[in-house]
Amino acid sequence: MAPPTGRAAAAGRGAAPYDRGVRFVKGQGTGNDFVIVPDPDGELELTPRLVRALCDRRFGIGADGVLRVVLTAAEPSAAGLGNSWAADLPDGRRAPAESRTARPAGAGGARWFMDYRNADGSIAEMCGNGLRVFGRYLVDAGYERAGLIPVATRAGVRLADVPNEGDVTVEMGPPTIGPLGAERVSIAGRTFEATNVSMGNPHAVCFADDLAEADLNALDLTRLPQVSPAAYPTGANVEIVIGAPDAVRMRVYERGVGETLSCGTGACAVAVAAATRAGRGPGTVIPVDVPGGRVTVLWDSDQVRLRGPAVLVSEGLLRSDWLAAAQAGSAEPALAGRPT
Ligand SMILES: N[C@@H](CCC[C@H](N)C(=O)O)C(=O)O
Repeated sequence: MAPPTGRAAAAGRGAAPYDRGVRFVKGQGTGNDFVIVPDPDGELELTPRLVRALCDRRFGIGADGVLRVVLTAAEPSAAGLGNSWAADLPDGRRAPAESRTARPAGAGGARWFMDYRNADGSIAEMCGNGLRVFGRYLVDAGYERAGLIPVATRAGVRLADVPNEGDVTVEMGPPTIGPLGAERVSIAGRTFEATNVSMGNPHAVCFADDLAEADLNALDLTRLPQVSPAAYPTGANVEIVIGAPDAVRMRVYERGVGETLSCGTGACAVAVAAATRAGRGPGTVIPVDVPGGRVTVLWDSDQVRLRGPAVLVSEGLLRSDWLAAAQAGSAEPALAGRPT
């Protein structure tokens, strides 16, 4: 897969908008799927409206989220994330001195920023499945060699361990776990006890000990679960879990998306909550079954790591006329009138 160059791939901000179209790649990790938009030089204006149009499964490409691939040096919003910028851009230009900051201990400098967006156009701090797919894209597109790749995210710099082929392992940061079962979540008329876990983004982990697997499968997750606004001022990803730490199974309703086949941060939140509940701590390996397959969570003393598949499915060109319609809000007639 040849790396598309920024200006050849997308006309720049202020130029005739997208007059040559925009390259995209479609990828998935355990069925959590993404439109990957390579934008190394930060030229693409990725509005919430464009994100919604891209993620629309009938009027667009269809995905749970968008991953914009941008150099940290070219992305103003990556400032202050604790990166050390790579000093060089691919064409040899130097990043501005003011954007180079202290190197975080052990993390290394991140050349790339993962600009993750939920399907509804909202911004989230972190996406675990997305980070694996992002790492796979960097290697397969020839932007990075296989091995350890630091990636800047809104939750901080994370190392992705990307082999030439096969599963990808990503750092997910340290978890923050609230008191077990201290929250309440309402799902389709039922109330569940939940544990508040942050993996950089917020999770309400509900252990449903009284549910059999068939009951879990039958649970109606078509409507937004209700969480406490005090505990979750920006909303929450909600996981419903059965099983013990050695065999955990979950479904998830993702903030900004709806039910998905998998959530990497959610699997990590579930794993650390399940281990804590069973009296275990760091040093635990927890396989987590999601509707889209299985991921493995490795909880070390200072870090949670997530291992699982990351697959690039297809690539193509978003047409300039479709992009113009998407930016104008007329690419999704069924959604016309939604706020931009
Ligand atoms: N699917 C992701 C999580 C994406 C962000 C989430 N919806 C949020 O708003 O926090 C994952 O794999 O972690």
